[in-house]
Amino acid sequence: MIEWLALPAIITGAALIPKKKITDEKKIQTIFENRRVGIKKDDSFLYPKLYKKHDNEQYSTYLYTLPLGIPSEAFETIKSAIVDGLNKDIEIEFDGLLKIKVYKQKLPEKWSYTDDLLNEGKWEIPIGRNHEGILYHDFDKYPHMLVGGVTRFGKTVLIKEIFYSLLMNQMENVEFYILDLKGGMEFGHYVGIPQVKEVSSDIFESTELLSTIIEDLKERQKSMRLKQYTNIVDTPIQKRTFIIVDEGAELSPNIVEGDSKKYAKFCQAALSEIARIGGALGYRLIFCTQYPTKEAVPMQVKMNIVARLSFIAAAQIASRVILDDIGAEDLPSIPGRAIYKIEKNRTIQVPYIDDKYMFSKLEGKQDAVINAVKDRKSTHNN
Ligand SMILES: Nc1ncnc2c1ncn2[C@@H]1O[C@H](COP(=O)(O)OP(=O)(O)OP(=O)(O)O)[C@@H](O)[C@H]1O
Repeated sequence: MIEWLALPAIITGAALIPKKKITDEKKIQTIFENRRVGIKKDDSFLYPKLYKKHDNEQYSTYLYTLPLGIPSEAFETIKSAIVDGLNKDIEIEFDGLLKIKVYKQKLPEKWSYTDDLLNEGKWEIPIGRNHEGILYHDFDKYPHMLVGGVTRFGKTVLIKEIFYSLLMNQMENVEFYILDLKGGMEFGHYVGIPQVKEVSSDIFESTELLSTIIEDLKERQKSMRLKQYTNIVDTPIQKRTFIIVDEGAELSPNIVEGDSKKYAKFCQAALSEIARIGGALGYRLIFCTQYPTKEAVPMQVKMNIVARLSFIAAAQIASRVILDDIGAEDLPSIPGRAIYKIEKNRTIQVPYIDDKYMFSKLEGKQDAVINAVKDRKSTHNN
């Protein structure tokens, strides 16, 4: 009888024993093993070996030594498995050792733009927040930017955020040409802003707009050559001309039909010229596309753009076109989440801005915005 009574007590007792929590270290090791990230040697498998672990307030760093012969790409392919397994944000780097940073807090899914982010007089704009803080992109250091990612994940918001920051930071010196190839739907109403020189809404208007820019570019090239200027950033010339293209694929001769093909060829050649020599002359190209293919992003444009940003990509191949790297296909499906690449990939959350915020601020500064153009200094064209 006593035994019968003891049995449920043992079961209840077992249920009360707390389950041992699996550590992140153990989870990562299990993922290496389950995904076979290792090297087969004789009858066994050699996996990355934990060499050191550091902890600080924001993240833990795990350093692994690798058996010779594991390609670094192997870890990019299991990054999403580690993120899901740990349910935490991570970064992977190679620096002789494999370095996995596991963050204690997740990136916010949304953060709103405020004017505190402005940097008056500078060509820097807030590009996003990562675990280390707010990152700024400096258009005088990296003049052009290539942006990709599937539709509805934040390209338009990013363009607006860049536009607004530049306008507010450099009212007197900035000018914009916008190729809004989605029929002028998003940026058509920006033409009222005096710093916006022109908005084109189809391939024909874009051809005209780009031929004006190319003529102007040749003039600037001549005048800078006469003065023996090699790069605008080292001269007293303050003016910068931004050319924003959304959606770049609409200018691809392989995508458009009939007569439009010859216009598309011209537009792609003009954009290539701007990317190739425009940077030193003060032109800044922001080329956006949701169809990152070789046809949509001309080789010369891509090769001359160091700064890349990709929202979630449809496939590895699309990520490679934008970033020259895989990874954007595995981003979580959070609007505004992106990989920003200058030399290395950084996962960021782009600040959120909407027309209501932008236009109410612009209205508040209406006089300053208008007068900034009227008062443009002779240093513009020098
Ligand atoms: N940085 C962001 N933070 C939070 N939410 C965002 C962010 N960017 C975009 N979103 C959300 O995603 C929606 C779609 O964004 P957006 O219009 O910029 O996408 P898109 O990629 O330009 O799409 P399309 O190609 O259709 O124009 C926005 O209306 C907003 O709700």
